[in-house]
Amino acid sequence: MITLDIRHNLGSFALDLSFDAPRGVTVLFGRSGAGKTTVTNAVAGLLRPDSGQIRLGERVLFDSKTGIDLPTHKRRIGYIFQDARLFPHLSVAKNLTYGQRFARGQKPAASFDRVVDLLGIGHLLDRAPINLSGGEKQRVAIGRALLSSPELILADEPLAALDDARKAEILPYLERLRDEIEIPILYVTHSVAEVARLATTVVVLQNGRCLKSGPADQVLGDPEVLPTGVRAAGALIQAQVAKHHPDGLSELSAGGIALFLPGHDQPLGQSLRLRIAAHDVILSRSRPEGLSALNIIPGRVTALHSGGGPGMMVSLQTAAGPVLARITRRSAEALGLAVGVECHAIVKSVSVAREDVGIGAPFAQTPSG
Ligand SMILES: Nc1ncnc2c1ncn2[C@@H]1O[C@H](COP(=O)(O)OP(=O)(O)OP(=O)(O)O)[C@@H](O)[C@H]1O
Repeated sequence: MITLDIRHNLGSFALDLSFDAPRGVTVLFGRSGAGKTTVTNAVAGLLRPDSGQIRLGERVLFDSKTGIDLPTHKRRIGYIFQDARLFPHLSVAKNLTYGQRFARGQKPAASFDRVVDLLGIGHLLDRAPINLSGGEKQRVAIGRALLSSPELILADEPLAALDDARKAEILPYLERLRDEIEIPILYVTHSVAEVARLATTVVVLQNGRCLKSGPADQVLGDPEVLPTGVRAAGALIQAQVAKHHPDGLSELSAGGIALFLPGHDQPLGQSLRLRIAAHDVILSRSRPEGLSALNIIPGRVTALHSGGGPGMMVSLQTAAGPVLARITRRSAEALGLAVGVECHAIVKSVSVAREDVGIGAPFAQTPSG
């Protein structure tokens, strides 16, 4: 677990932030200029905060009161950057073992074979980096970081330089890393899709401060804090694969509610997290009949958020979890929506895109920060 509580003044910008990053992926999420890089630089030891403390488990990396400020190479952090930064003259195997040089006798969280298996790079070991695709390079870079026996992985927009197909290739490996390796990951991104797939905990930064932090489903379900704005708003739902139907649909169970999606290859019982975009949700006061949409989720309105425009966001609590719907103010008035009103959220099966469905351990249960 990383515990951070720092203040730092950069002239017109001031950072004043505290959060805990427990096991899993903690995403630092915020607009450009919110302070993400400043935070990661402080964690990495590249920036000395004016005051505060940064701890990794029981180890103090920085403490302004006692004057502790461990140099970067003693912090035991594995880095994953946008570009893989592999050594071009070394094979994949040698790039991987290069990370072990920094382990300094520490027992690695995962063996060489385990890391190779986890990242699916066994067939690449003898290749030179120049003969790898962008996605393969990034998998090797992740392996190298893991094999340096880090106590924390710092991933700074690791997918930002990849096209959508390569991102889709890497995301399942990052999910495995999150669920199978006991190293906390501090992950910086602008992408709501990556947050939805990977985050256990989300820390939303705005102007150097924490606007909200907590379990991914709670933070993504709060339209007031999303730095990406209402267009990208959506709720995270946790479900288990219940059945694969012969017509190509997969049936999921989310808190006892049946949801149908285009077929998934995940085994029965597998935990999935799916993002339902707010603009894909239709609301109805009564349970609709004779409708083509297969997913009808009963719930109760918990909040109505309107900005200056014709649209508004409706938050619902349902047995499947929080659901967000983006509808017009006119529709909300016509439906008589108010806090406490019961209504049904309707979601077309095909509107939940493949990349919006990830595998996932249960979200962190206790809010942090
Ligand atoms: N050395 C510096 N001196 C003065 N201001 C700085 C310095 N470094 C960063 N800043 C300012 O601090 C703010 C936060 O910058 P930071 O790079 O941490 O943001 P970010 O969230 O990482 O942005 P991006 O997503 O674009 O990388 C910005 O307004 C930036 O201009």
